[in-house]
Amino acid sequence: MILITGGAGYIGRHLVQACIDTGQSCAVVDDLSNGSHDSLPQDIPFFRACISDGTALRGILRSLQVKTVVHLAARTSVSESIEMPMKYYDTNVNGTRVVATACLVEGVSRLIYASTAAVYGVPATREVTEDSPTTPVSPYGRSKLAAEWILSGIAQAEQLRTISLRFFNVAGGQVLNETRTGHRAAPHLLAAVSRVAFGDQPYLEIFGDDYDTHDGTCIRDFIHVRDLCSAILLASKGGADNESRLNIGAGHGISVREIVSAAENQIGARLPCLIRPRRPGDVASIVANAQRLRTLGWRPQHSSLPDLIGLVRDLVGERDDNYSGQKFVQTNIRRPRVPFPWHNTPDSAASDP
Ligand SMILES: NC(=O)c1ccc[n+]([C@@H]2O[C@H](COP(=O)([O-])OP(=O)(O)OC[C@H]3O[C@@H](n4cnc5c(N)ncnc54)[C@H](O)[C@@H]3O)[C@@H](O)[C@H]2O)c1
Ligand SMILES: O=c1ccn([C@@H]2O[C@H](COP(=O)(O)OP(=O)(O)O[C@H]3O[C@H](CO)[C@@H](O)[C@H](O)[C@H]3O)[C@@H](O)[C@H]2O)c(=O)[nH]1
Repeated sequence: MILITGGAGYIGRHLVQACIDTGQSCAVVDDLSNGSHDSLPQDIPFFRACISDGTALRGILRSLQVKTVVHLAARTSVSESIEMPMKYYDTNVNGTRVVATACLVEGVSRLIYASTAAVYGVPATREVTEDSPTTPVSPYGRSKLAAEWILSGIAQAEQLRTISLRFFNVAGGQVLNETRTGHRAAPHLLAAVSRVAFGDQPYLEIFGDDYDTHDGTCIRDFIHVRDLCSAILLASKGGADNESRLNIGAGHGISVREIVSAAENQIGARLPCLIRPRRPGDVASIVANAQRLRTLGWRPQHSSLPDLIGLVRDLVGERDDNYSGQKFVQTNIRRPRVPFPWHNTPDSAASDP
């Protein structure tokens, strides 16, 4: 039995599905601060609790005889962490300490921790390996790194095996009708691109086009959530027990502009875009060296640019079939105030269209 903390969130609900698909039993604990119980199958044991409540956690671990915990619950936004750092240190550092303590007391064998590429900060090399320096530039990245340190310290001293999986930019499988289902609109790039494609958002804000990259926009390593889940399941079955930290990325960098252009090509229409100032906490470029994960037999199956962008196209198609009949192109015609994506002037970018 695997207990998934934060299992009602974006990655969590995909991981629950991956468990079901592979015959792995699982249960979820989540305080629903950013998740939805409705997105989980009814027969999955669900406990509404905060990870900082050690007594509740211990009771759940004991009653289900849990041997593996996948710890996803966290505050997850780089930009929000700059505005509210304590929220991040409370949940991500103290919450992880409480989860680890409960695991130790209840005899859990393996704790798999959802860490992040944000622990590396501004990389000194094009690709980062697990041994690259960790100099996070946001409270989010620092909080996730501090939690890694707690877990590696425990692993050296106690019976609990811990591994930090450093997820790069997870994409795909977003909730379509976020407002109807009560999901908070995800801030992630691919989610925002999908919203603009559906007409749920009038235009895409591109945060900075003056970075030192080939086209001026940020570069990220996007990994499809299904590929991510297969890596988590590999670790949950002991396939990464000799590692203490692992990069989980596809291993290729894609810029914001390349994502937008590929989405436009797929959909056959322009995405309205506005260039905004750089977003605090963003780094210009970060790409995984995922060689260690590959040597364990993992390969990304769904994380190529066409696959990632195909999602936007497929979702638009799904939306056309199931919802109010709005078509992407019609949506564009109804919102003509930002006619051409890349050519907005500094003046036009200063105010909303
Ligand atoms: N999405 C990404 O691109 C990405 C990349 C790197 C790392 N990660 C990490 O993966 C994990 C999951 O991310 P996500 O994108 O699914 O985020 P999410 O916000 O969709 O999911 C997090 C879940 O944790 C729950 N939660 C938050 N605080 C809690 C608390 N105190 N007690 C119990 N539950 C709580 C929320 O309700 C939510 O359901 C996080 O640890 C995040 O740092 C995500
Ligand atoms: O509407 C948007 C959204 C994003 N971006 C840009 O797209 C890139 C990616 O941003 P986003 O999708 O928000 O992801 P990150 O800020 O890179 O952070 C994600 O990826 C990290 C790992 O790299 C995780 O730790 C975080 O939890 C997760 O939010 C950045 O350059 C953003 O400035 C835009 O230009 N417009």
